[in-house]
Amino acid sequence: MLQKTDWVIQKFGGTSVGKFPTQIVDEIIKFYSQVLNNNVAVVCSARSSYTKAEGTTSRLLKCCDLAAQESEFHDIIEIISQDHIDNAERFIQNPVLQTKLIEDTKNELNLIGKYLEASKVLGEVSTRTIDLVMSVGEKLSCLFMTALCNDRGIKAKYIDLSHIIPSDYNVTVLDNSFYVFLVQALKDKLQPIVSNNIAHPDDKIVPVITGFFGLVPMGLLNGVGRGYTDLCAALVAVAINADELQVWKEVDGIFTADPRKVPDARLLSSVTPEEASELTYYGSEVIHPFTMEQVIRAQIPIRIKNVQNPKGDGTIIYPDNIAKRGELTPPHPPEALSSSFFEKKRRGATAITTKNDIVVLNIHSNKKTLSHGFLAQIFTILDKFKLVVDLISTSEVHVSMALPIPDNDSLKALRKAVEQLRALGTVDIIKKMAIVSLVGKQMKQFIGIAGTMFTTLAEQGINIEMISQGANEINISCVIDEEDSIKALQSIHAKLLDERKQAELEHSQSTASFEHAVDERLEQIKRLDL
Ligand SMILES: Nc1ncnc2c1ncn2[C@@H]1O[C@H](COP(=O)(O)OP(=O)(O)O)[C@@H](O)[C@H]1O
Ligand SMILES: N[C@@H](CC(=O)OP(=O)(O)O)C(=O)O
Repeated sequence: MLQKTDWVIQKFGGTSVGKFPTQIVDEIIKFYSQVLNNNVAVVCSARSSYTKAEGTTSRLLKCCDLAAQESEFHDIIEIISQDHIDNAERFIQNPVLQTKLIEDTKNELNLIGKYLEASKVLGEVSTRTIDLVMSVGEKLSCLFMTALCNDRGIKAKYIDLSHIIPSDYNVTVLDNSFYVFLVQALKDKLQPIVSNNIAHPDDKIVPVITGFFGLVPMGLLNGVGRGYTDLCAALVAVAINADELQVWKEVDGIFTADPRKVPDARLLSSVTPEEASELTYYGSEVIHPFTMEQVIRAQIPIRIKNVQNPKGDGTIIYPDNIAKRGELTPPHPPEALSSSFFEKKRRGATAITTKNDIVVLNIHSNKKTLSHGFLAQIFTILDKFKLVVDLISTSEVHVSMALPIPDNDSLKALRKAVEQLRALGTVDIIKKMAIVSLVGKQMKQFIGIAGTMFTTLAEQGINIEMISQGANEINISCVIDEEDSIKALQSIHAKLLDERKQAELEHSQSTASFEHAVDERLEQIKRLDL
């Protein structure tokens, strides 16, 4: 059994740091470190005052784009600078801490200004420069959160991970050996604080760690993509042997559907890592899908919690058949004896999600028989233009694929790919589509659930363009018109996930059948002619 260490890792996203910094410090970090007496490590992403799309990371990436086009980028750096200075002046009371924070902020931004100036001259921004520039978002955010903690009575220390990977470290894929290497490097980096907290339990330090673990050889965006701070926090949790990884968001946890779109959505107390990955991949961006593997292997549960409702239980992401740290056996009794098993089995699906901005690509081979390598040729072309396929269904001479095309760049790439795909056969594309995915670990044991899903869509008059069952059997997906996506989400949710409505339906069905039985019996009695 793995022993508890009393370490809790708390990851805060960019919009939470932007909107609720004092609540994070006073109601969350202070509560766990001073009231519950946990060892707390904080991992933050780059600040966003309003939305992630207008946040610091997006602005820094815009600077890289401009420099690559040999265009002016200093105005954007100035906006980032002013935003962070205003923020420091607004929240940091202690003048010494405030002055130091503003000075550090300006120095970091000056430095990347110089890197970008050099790139602009060359007309090319290397992946290494992009990483260097992007890392500043997390640096500024963590410099601020460290100052805010110290300003409000928490002893905090800023930890910069932007150079945790040595420049001569060479990998082409971020595989397990890379993560083993990184976890060891994080252990070494955090060891002084861990030792300090053991030696001085009454004078603990809270490390505030940049949620950026560059500089990755192929670039963090290529290797992990946006949202990399979840993975960074997970690796810190493994390195420090944490009891729990907490991912703090602006939502109470994982719901049966996006609560903004389905008002009746229910908060789930637990989901499995596979379910969480599928939900994120198909449109419910609750946690980066790479986060789960390393933490779960180390038997660390992940808890999604709400910064605006810290007392809520949130949602635990953990397998239902592996013991957590500090537990000898899995938490649930053997499935066959568990009453919740029957309930879950009856429910079948765990959650539903939709993903917009989908394009369906149909390719009909021009050969009479399927030519050798037809699929390989298609994927080589798609790969060349960095196009990802979310769903695929094939027959002998026909391939249908659903591709996420969220912006102009991917649309341009799609057009170029289609030109080349035409050499293989007739190609047609259908735009403005959405993927609807029903996710649930119990679904593979539940016959008829797909039938109910598609019947519900038919009842609503929604046309299904393509159907696919995920290879891992925990996902049933279909592609429909984007304009029908909310209607689809709400109607399938009501049929398959809304326990209250299901109970009402079952009750009315059982009442109806009872009434029917009584009527029939009365008829029989009448016919008896007593
Ligand atoms: N099944 C789901 N459960 C919870 N949130 C969901 C779900 N599907 C989509 N969402 C949306 O994901 C968002 C994630 O929360 P938020 O903290 O705002 O994101 P971020 O960390 O990117 O700032 C919420 O706005 C929520 O509406
Ligand atoms: N700042 C990065 C990394 C990240 O994880 O952000 P967030 O935790 O706010 O989703 C991004 O925007 O991609």
